[in-house]
Parts: sequence; structure tokens; C-alpha cells
Amino acid sequence: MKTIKYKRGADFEQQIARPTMEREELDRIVRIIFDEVRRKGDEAISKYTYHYDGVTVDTIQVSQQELDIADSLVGEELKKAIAVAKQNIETFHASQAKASKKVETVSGVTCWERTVGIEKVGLYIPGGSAPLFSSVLMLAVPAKIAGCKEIVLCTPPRKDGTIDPAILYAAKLSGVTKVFKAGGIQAVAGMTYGTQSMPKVYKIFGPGNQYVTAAKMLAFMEGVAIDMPAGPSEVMVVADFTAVPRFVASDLLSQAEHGQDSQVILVAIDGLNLKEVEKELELQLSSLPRKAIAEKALAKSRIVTVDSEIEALEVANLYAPEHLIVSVKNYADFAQNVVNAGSVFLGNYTPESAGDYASGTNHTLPTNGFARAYSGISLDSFTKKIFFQEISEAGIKNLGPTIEIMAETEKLNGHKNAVTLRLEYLKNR
Ligand SMILES: NC(=O)c1ccc[n+]([C@@H]2O[C@H](COP(=O)([O-])OP(=O)(O)OC[C@H]3O[C@@H](n4cnc5c(N)ncnc54)[C@H](O)[C@@H]3O)[C@@H](O)[C@H]2O)c1
Ligand SMILES: N[C@H](CO)Cc1c[nH]c[nH+]1
Ligand SMILES: [Zn+2]
Repeated sequence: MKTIKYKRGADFEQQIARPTMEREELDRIVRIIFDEVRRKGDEAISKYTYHYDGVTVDTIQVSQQELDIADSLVGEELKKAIAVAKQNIETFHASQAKASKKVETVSGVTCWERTVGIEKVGLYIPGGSAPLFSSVLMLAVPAKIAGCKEIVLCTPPRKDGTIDPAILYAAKLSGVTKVFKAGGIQAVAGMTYGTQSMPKVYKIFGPGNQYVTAAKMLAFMEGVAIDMPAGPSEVMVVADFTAVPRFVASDLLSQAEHGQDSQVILVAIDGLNLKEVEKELELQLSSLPRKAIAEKALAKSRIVTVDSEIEALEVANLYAPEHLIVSVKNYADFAQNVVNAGSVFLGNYTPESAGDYASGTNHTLPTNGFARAYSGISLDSFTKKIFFQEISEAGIKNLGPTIEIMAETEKLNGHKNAVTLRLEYLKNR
């Protein structure tokens, strides 16, 4: 990892820029595939699955039999772990539900809202280089709590045309209604337009590589809502003299191993034993099965040295990381001032992996600086709110004149009349 010294300004921002693909080329490919899936449906999905995943899939929908077989292929120990994770994710997301109450804004004018689950949702589960069954729990559990009726899941098939049993097991356990062997752009296009076998959905969720993220952007332009741009994983670790170099290195590697387009940043506050962190990075990297991927990610990653916690905070808020690990003495104070981050992990004993799998918070988070304006997935992401109001005779008398003058000033006399006619009726009754 290249080391740079923090210095406020555009030059520094350039030095920590994320490795991203040429947007024009990405969009071109996405448009071609979307167009073909819109016209030809399942046939086009199979064509691109063969092209990008190198596998022939005749029937893209996973059968009930395949789901049942998956059940028997997952070991008891993993099933227990999935049950613990699911329970914690349920507990956290259920706690996000808020009761709505009726409010009388003016005497006789009552307003309230009702939260409703989005009827049809599509979940994208990455499967290119790692079968992320944990993402199934992260998406399907809140979808179910929210009351979504149709929960469609797409994930790329393996080389033998099957889907990882842990993904299917988690899907069945969490209430997914239909599973499809489709990945990348073609899967997102299928959920956008609907095909012979795949339902069109109202909102698409889930992380993925740059192709998936670009496809979700086009889905949005085609009228389907999306959760957020959740692209290649990232982590920023802010560490001072209290941080354990071994832990710091392991946290950086945990996200570097996701993909070669991932980026990890260490913000080293004066006093951190940087030499030891670098030694540990090398040591731990050498035994990782995904060493080659992590190495490529590390080549685009950075160590930023800063002189103080204040500077570290500036860097964190500027970069807006998907994950921020704060391993400094006064981590609670530091955390208070974080304004741009997807998910924050505090202290020496809170690895980012905890949030990825089992602590309960959601791991589908905004990347690429989108944490400046977007939140990670929550129960709210799967719901919408419908507003209601009821105005009594007294209420329209109280509020009517306010509406009349506003409508008249906007030169919208039709609006004004809708009030005036009622007021006159009440007066002449
Ligand atoms: N931000 C988050 O919340 C979050 C969570 C989990 C994972 N992730 C990220 O998700 C990503 C998963 O990526 P992945 O690649 O392993 O799986 P993926 O499922 O996202 O992508 C695989 C698909 O990409 C398509 N593809 C591959 N090469 C292509 C090309 N040249 N042109 C067009 N399409 C192509 C194929 O259809 C393939 O099925 C990683 O970058 C990981 O960091 C992010
Ligand atoms: N770190 C990923 C989100 O960026 C989520 C994940 C799934 N499995 C392991 N990690
Ligand atoms: Zn991860």
C-alpha cells in the first residue's frame, strides 16, 4: 500500500480517488443488454449468462426440488450460524419499525401516515467470485418484516449450472418467493422489464460489482426504484497508538479480498506502529486463499498519515467510506463527529466482519462516496408511506382561508374553488 501524507486540497482527493471503470463503456454495455432482455426475455438472459458466466442455463427459475436438495447440502453447524445471524438481523431491523400517530395540525384537520411494504421487490445477490449468502439474509429478512409479498432473488449460477446451496437455503429460510439463475446486468434487466418467467418488480436491491451497479442506475431511469449504489466494498480504518497492528491489518484485508476493484484506506494517526501493521499485512496476506484478488485491491489502496485525530476525522468525512473502523483511544468522541460513513465500528474488538455477517446491522451499504447522501439498507428501504388526512366542517372553516389565498396567489383558481365552494355551502346551509 502506498503511503501518503494528508494535506487538505484537491491533490489529496485525487490521491485517494476510488478505482472506477470508464462510465461511458459501462453504460454502453448495460444499454445493449437491457434492450435485448426487454425484447427477448429469458432467452436473452440465458445468452448473456453463457457469455459472462460460461454456463448454459435452459430454465432460469430454480425449481422447488433444487431448493429442497439445497436444504440437505448445508451442514448443521452452518445452519446454526445462519439461524443466529438471522435472529440478530431480525431483532435489529424489527426495532426500526416506528408506530405512526394521528396529528391534529389545526383544530378539525387530522393527518397521519400508514407504512406499507412494497409489494414486489427484487434482490440481487452477488455470486461472481464468492457466493454471498449473508447478503440473502441482509435483504430478505427486512423485506419479510416489511410485508413485501413477492420477493424475487437473482444470483449468477456456478460453472455447473447450480446455485450455491447456502444461498438457496438462506433464501428459503427467509421467505424469498422465487429464485433465478441470473447475474450481472441481465439479471437486473430481467427484474426491470419482467420476462416470461421472471416477475417485473417495483424496487431492486442489493450489492454487486460495477456492472450490477451501472445496471441498477439504468433500471432507475426505466422507472424501477433502486436502493442505492452499493458497489465494490471498501473500508477505512482510523488507528492510533491504542490500535492492535494485527487487528488493523486483518480488517484491511477483510475488505481487500472482496474484489480487485475494492479499496481500503488506513488513516494512521501519529503514534500507530505502522511498521508492524505493514509486516502483518504481508504475513496475513500470504496465507489468504484470495491473495491474488486482495493484492490487486491493495495496489490501489492507501495509507494516509495524519498528525492528529482532527485531521483523521477530516479525512474520514471527506472520503465517506462504506465502512469506518475507529480504533483510537477516544473512539466514542470520534464517532460523535462522524458525518459521512455507511456503518461505523468502534474499538479494538469490533471487526467489520461482525457487521458483514451476524451482529444485526445491514451490510448493504453505500460505496464510492455515496455515504455522503445515502444510508445503508434498513426496514424503511422496503416500505413506503401513504399519507392520510380527514378534515371536519370546523377544520375546513379554520384552514380554508389559508388555502384560498395561497391558491389565488399561485393563480390556480380551480384549487381555490374547491375550498370556496365548501365554505359557501357550509355558510348557506
Ligand atoms: N456495498 C455493499 O454493500 C456490498 C456487499 C457485498 C458485496 N459487495 C461487492 O459486490 C461485488 C461482487 O462482485 P462479483 O463480481 O463477485 O459478483 P456479481 O454477482 O456482482 O457480478 C458477477 C456478474 O457480473 C457480470 N460480469 C462479469 N464480467 C462482466 C463483463 N465484462 N461485462 C458485463 N458483465 C460482466 C456477470 O454477469 C456475472 O454474473 C464485489 O465488488 C463486492 O465488493 C458490496
Ligand atoms: N463487506 C460486504 C459489504 O461491502 C458484505 C459481505 C458479505 N460477505 C462478506 N462481506
Ligand atoms: Zn465483507
